[in-house]
Amino acid sequence: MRRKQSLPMAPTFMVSAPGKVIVFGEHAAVYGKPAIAAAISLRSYLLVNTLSKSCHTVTLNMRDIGLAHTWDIAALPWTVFNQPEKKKSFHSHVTSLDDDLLDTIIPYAEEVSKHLPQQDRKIHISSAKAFLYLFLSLSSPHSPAVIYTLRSTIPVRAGLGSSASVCVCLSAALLLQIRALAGPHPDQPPEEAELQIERINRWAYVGEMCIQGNPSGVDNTVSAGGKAVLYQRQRQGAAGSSSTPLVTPLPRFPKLPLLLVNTRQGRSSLTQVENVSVLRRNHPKVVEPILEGIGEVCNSALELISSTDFDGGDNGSMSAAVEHLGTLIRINHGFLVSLGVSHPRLERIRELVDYAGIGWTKLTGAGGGGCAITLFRPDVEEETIRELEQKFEAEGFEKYETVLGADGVGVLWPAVFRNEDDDRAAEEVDREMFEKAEGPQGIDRLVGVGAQENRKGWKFWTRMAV
Ligand SMILES: Nc1ncnc2c1ncn2[C@@H]1O[C@H](COP(=O)(O)OP(=O)(O)OP(=O)(O)O)[C@@H](O)[C@H]1O
Ligand SMILES: C[C@@](O)(CCO)CC(=O)[O-]
Repeated sequence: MRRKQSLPMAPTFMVSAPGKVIVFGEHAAVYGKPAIAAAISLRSYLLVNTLSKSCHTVTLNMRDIGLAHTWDIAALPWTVFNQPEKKKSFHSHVTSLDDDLLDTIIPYAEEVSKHLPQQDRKIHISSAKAFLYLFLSLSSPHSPAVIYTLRSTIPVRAGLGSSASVCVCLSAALLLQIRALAGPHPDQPPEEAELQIERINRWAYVGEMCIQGNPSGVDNTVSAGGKAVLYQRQRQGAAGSSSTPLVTPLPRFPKLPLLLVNTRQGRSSLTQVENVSVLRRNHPKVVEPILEGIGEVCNSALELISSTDFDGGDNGSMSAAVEHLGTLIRINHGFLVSLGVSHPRLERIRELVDYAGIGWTKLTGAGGGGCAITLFRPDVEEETIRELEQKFEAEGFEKYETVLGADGVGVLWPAVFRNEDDDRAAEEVDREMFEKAEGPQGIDRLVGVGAQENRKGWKFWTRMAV
């Protein structure tokens, strides 16, 4: 006779975090220049199933990339992570990875997906590394057995912040499990919500360092807090410690028609950032002014956004402002081309838009493939846009419908949906259904934030407006 399965100890819950679009300032952001970025409606979702006390394993199930691995919790290198001089608390501010800790987890991360070719395994190993570093930092050998199941509607390695949204989800879930977060709830004071976002963001940055090497922190910051922000990494402090980045929410960020097109040319952000670093080292006098120039583009855009009413201004001034913003997009792309981070497929997107004469295009994210954004002129006919989209489709590009300025990290606790008019009709998120949901539409339909108007339950921490 089969044994009855034990009941879960804690309620199943889910967290979610958005991807992002960098509107101005990628790459230069790594060197302390300002960047403007906005959260998008594509998101990652992490389901957390706690198992009974008789289980002693932790499972990482990242279905979109085909990673599924289970570790025995007791066999993980807790003694190294828990040494007094290494041990971090959940409120520590970790700004660099500890080489000893990294070396310790590498063999455990390398246990995953041994059957796969090296290139595919690399992606799995980097996700496993981020997970293990966070799990060993924030949990304990006595943590309950858990299955973490991740699904995402964000294309991987396309410049839309997929890694950051995964890291924000992992950080939020682990902090919730150790009860290190308050809320989110609707009447939470903004200062308290900000503190929770920052706590999640700091640990997400640790995960990002495992995947990206030397990230500026802009991606995880936008993913954690949502909406649109101006982000600036601060210079290293005297003792080598980096100070807290400047993060300014941009509530006036205009809701302009932006087209997001994917080259479907995957690449690693880590490599792109390393390439720029080598270029800067070899040609400091040439590259430094380019990075400065990108920073100035961002400052100019900020000035424009702060002084223009894009939603309610008269037609003439609106048109001039869009033209100004478009020019800045074109200049920013030119700088990125000179840093060597474009790609022939990105140039093809720009070429098609330029030929049609209907807007301005730049790559977004780390480049080398990935996505481009296009801002359309205000007077462009729908028909012309449709024709352009058909050309994109014919040439194998992929277009995304997305909204800029989405919510940041959110929680569904417990992972149960209720219908607006009938509280009794509660529906628990089923792990198997979640795992098997077909593509982004299937994921959105099943658990999507705001995808079903009558579905309630998701709650978000909201950044303080300034
Ligand atoms: N759905 C996912 N499931 C598991 N791991 C993921 C997923 N999406 C991203 N990752 C992790 O993030 C890595 C991709 O990060 P990368 O920085 O190269 O791309 P990106 O975050 O999409 O782009 P960018 O940083 O330019 O915005 C993958 O190698 C993988 O480790
Ligand atoms: C290329 C980069 O500027 C943006 C990647 O989305 C890297 C970073 O800021 O960490």
